[in-house]
Amino acid sequence: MVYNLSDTIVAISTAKGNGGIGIVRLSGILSVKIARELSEKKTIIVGINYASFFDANFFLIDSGLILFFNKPYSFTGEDLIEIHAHGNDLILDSLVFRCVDLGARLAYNGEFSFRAFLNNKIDLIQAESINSLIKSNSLNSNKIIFKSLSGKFSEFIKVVISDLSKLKLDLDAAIEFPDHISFSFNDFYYSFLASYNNYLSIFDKVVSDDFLFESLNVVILGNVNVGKSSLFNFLLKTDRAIVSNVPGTTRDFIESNLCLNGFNFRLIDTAGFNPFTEDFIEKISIERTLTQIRKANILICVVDVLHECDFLNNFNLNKLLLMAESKIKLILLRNKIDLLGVCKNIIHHKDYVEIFISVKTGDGIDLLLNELISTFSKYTDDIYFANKRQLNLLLNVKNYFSSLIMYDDIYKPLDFYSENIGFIITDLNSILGISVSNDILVDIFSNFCVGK
Ligand SMILES: Nc1nc2c(c(=O)[nH]1)N(C=O)[C@@H](CNc1ccc(C(=O)N[C@@H](CCC(=O)O)C(=O)O)cc1)CN2
Ligand SMILES: Nc1nc2c(ncn2[C@@H]2O[C@H](COP(=O)(O)OP(=O)(O)OP(=O)(O)O)[C@@H](O)[C@H]2O)c(=O)[nH]1
Ligand SMILES: [Mg+2]
Repeated sequence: MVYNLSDTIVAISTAKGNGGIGIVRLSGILSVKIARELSEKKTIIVGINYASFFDANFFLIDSGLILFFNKPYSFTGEDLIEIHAHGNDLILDSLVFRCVDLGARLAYNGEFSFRAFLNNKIDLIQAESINSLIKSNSLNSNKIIFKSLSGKFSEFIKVVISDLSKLKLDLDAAIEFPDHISFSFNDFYYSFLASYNNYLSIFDKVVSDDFLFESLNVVILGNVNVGKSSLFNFLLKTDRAIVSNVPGTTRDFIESNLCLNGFNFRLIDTAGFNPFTEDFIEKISIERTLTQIRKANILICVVDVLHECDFLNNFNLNKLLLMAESKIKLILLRNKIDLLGVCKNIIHHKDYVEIFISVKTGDGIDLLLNELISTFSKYTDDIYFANKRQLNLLLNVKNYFSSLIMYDDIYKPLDFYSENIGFIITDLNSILGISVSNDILVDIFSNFCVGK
């Protein structure tokens, strides 16, 4: 792919489909001229212009707003025009067609951000975080992404680069002119350690952005007729799953997304267990339920307070924990307390949480919701997301640091320090996009949306 950066580019920047408004963006030297010809206006002022938009045959395409951001005070750092029309694909396509007619070319994916990056409006961390923000599906993740988008994460990295660059300068001078420069190895090493500790304080807060887009799997299981599907429907506020007093109503698992306080869960209702069954279909259902259990992050085991012995006999809790084979949260839900007349309650045990509720009356549901949300509590605001590219580089840096720290003998040749500090600086710069090859940059930006 060839990016000719002197071209004026055009793209639809809003999502496809019908919407209140739709935006076409132009960036580059011809933007204003194209906007003038498209609107038949003599002048386009910096800021907001009200205009009509015409095609080559003077046919009215639409009317709306033209926003002009003059170079270098724009998102891309170039002359930038936004055409705000009505949100209709036919209108937006016609506008793009007309802009191409007037000299623009279609933008590649992410080319607006690429230009912003090349014009030093944003660094690579910020550019990548715009992409994460667009793809994010939780408000809590957004809060964390904003720290990268605002440049706060980049700032930390820049401080480490700057400290190490100074150290390397002193070091290189001492290597080159050993007789002329007074150099204290102890002072150097002290500063180097301080830099390492500063780096670790950021590194320890970095979390893979894998989990950003993921939701926790919550599997609801238990014997037949205990109220699993009733709970599923109650949490989703729909009648998605069939509920009846016939044991074995749910034969296959049903899943749906659930968002609580900005956290995402994948809720899975399963077929009830009846381990003594000879019914062929029921046996298949059990197999399917077992597969779901293995994927669970949270297991809600529902028992009917009137018949709880059945469940505890069939499936003891330890067996469930073993089956899941990973760190999962286990919730023992004692349902139908309305039938016994007992109060809602929560008991925290060592390996599981026990909650007394009634799905029928809604009593105790709040306890369950809080318990689900609290699973996320270890993901505080005090973290940073890093994508695979950034994580690999951050790990490299940590390894270079430790190769200089871990040796028994800290009095290694000065070149060894200089060389490795050089590697660290290179990789930290790469995280910000400094001295990254064009091929790699194109690869990164081509994963962005068109119009971004
Ligand atoms: N209409 C519109 N809304 C949008 C965007 C956009 O490009 N257009 N954005 C696109 O992502 C986001 C906002 N980000 C933006 C970042 C910088 C500039 C900008 O013009 N910066 C100039 C001027 C700053 C100033 O006047 O203070 C600059 O940095 O020089 C615009 C939008 C979200 N909303
Ligand atoms: N009294 C009372 N009845 C409930 C409660 N929760 C569910 N039920 C009833 O229990 C019966 C079974 O509910 P379901 O939600 O279909 O149970 P299930 O666990 O999905 O059953 P299977 O799909 O057969 O495994 C229905 O008649 C529900 O109305 C509750 O808290 N109290
Ligand atoms: Mg059911």
